[in-house]
Amino acid sequence: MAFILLCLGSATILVVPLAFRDLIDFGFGQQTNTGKGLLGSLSLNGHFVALFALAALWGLTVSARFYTVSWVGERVTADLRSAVYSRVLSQSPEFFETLQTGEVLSRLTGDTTLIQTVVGSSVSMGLRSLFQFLGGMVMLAVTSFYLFSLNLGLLVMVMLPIIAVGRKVKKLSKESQDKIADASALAGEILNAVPTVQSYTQERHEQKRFSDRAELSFLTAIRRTKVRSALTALIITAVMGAIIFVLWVGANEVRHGSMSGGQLASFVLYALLVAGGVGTMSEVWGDIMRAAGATERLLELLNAKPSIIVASNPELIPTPNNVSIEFKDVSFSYPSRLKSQALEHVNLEIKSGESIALVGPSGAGKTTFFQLILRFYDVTQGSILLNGVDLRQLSLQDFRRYIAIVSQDPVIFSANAIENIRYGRPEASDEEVLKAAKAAQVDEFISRLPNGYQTFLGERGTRLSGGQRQRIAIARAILKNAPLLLLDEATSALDAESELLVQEGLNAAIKDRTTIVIAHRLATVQKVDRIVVLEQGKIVETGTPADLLKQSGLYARLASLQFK
Ligand SMILES: Nc1ncnc2c1ncn2[C@@H]1O[C@H](COP(=O)(O)OP(=O)(O)OP(=O)(O)O)[C@@H](O)[C@H]1O
Repeated sequence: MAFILLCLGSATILVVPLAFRDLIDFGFGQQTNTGKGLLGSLSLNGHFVALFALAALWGLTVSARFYTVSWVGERVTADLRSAVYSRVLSQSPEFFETLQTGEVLSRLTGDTTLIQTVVGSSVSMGLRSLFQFLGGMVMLAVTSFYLFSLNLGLLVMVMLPIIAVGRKVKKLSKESQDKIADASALAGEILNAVPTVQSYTQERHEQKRFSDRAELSFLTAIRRTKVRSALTALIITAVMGAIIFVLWVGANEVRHGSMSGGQLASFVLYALLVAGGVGTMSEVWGDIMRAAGATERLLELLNAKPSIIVASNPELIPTPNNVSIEFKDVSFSYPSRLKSQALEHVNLEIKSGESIALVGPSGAGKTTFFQLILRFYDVTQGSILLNGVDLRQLSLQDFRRYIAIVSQDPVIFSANAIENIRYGRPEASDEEVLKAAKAAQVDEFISRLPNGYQTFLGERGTRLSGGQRQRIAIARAILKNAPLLLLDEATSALDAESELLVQEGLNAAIKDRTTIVIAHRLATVQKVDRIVVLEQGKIVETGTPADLLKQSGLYARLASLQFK
């Protein structure tokens, strides 16, 4: 529809010079009432009415075109944003190790807006100008072929530099968007850490780092603008020069009687249309090149391949109500640190319903264990089996539904308490949510919040204490009611008394389900079936707490430090 309206509008504007020619030559010139011209023998008033009708038609088509084209622009941007966002959401944690969230945000907002400008206005302006240019050229040729050929030669000379400069603008534009994204990435990180910045009184330093980056993006933008403004000067002078030259030749033709005044007038109008067309096209060309730079950056995100490759024909999980896990000779190195192994030849079988504790020094590879069970990363060697099936043969969505995790650093969303807990199972009823909250001892502090469960917890749960955040995360995991429960130092931020109470709540959840607990405080894991001791990525001991004490190895050493 936009395209049809565009053609209609352009056709209307191309008729205007003809109407002018007739107005001059037949409306009040020497050939009045000879019946010639486009509209025959119209009176002078009739000619003006015809002109006005053209203007009104033009206005209508322009407004309708503006609407349709803007619609397309907005649609494209919204779709593009969603597509890029959903692509980013499906990336594994490895992707976010290198790309900062601020940068993704900058691409989602800044780059898509640039594309919106182009699709929603520049392209239509460009097409309109192209039509105006082509139509104008044809009409120029019809009006006076001699003057037209003179003009054509001059125009070709103008077009060449425009194309060359356009390329340069594209390159500079990508650079400038990159610089803006750099600044956003920095701001994104720092705004999340304002209290740390302030406590180390680094405000000035951070301010300078940001303004340096902003300055750099300014300088790149100015370099791009310089190139574009030079281009504008070149075009205006060249195009106007060409028109004045042709006008001069034409005026001499009229004086010698080989052309009528009306013809010259329409010729000049067409020449102006053509010139205007060229001018706009050059600007649009610059915009398109800018957007091409932005598109390249968005495509990088859209084409990002997830490092976790999902089986095309995933197997179904056998007996999903009980989950057993088996590590078979698993070795693993983080992609960013291929030289050191985070886990080395790990063999471990965790039976359905069994509770296991992972203990060991900091950096031993305990959290890595969880990351691999969730398949955030693929093992480098060996395999992990869930109910006897290799994780790589299962659908990610499918098996992650059977895992509930409380991570070391629990995430609270900017919503109220009840919604935060419900995140574990969105379809859960209010009663179920409250039951989980009670088990995790959330109840105890929620009642003291101003609006109870409806209290807004602030972005990232800034309005809660560390221990309160942990309890919300535990309630969320309990609510999920998954057959495999992973607890990564889930109660580390609690005082002894609350920890005991939360442990009781957890014990109910742990009963009947497979559980793996990571804990530094050995007192919290005395009730598990088996303790697995990790040291530098290797399993060094396994057994019941009592067995391990007898072995006088790493566990016994840690225990004597903690208990005596
Ligand atoms: N994303 C990552 N990229 C590269 N190396 C990593 C990454 N995450 C962790 N590591 C490294 O892997 C090793 C094991 O880390 P892991 O987080 O599993 O330790 P942990 O036993 O859970 O320690 P803690 O008790 O301190 O939480 C560490 O040496 C750590 O530096």
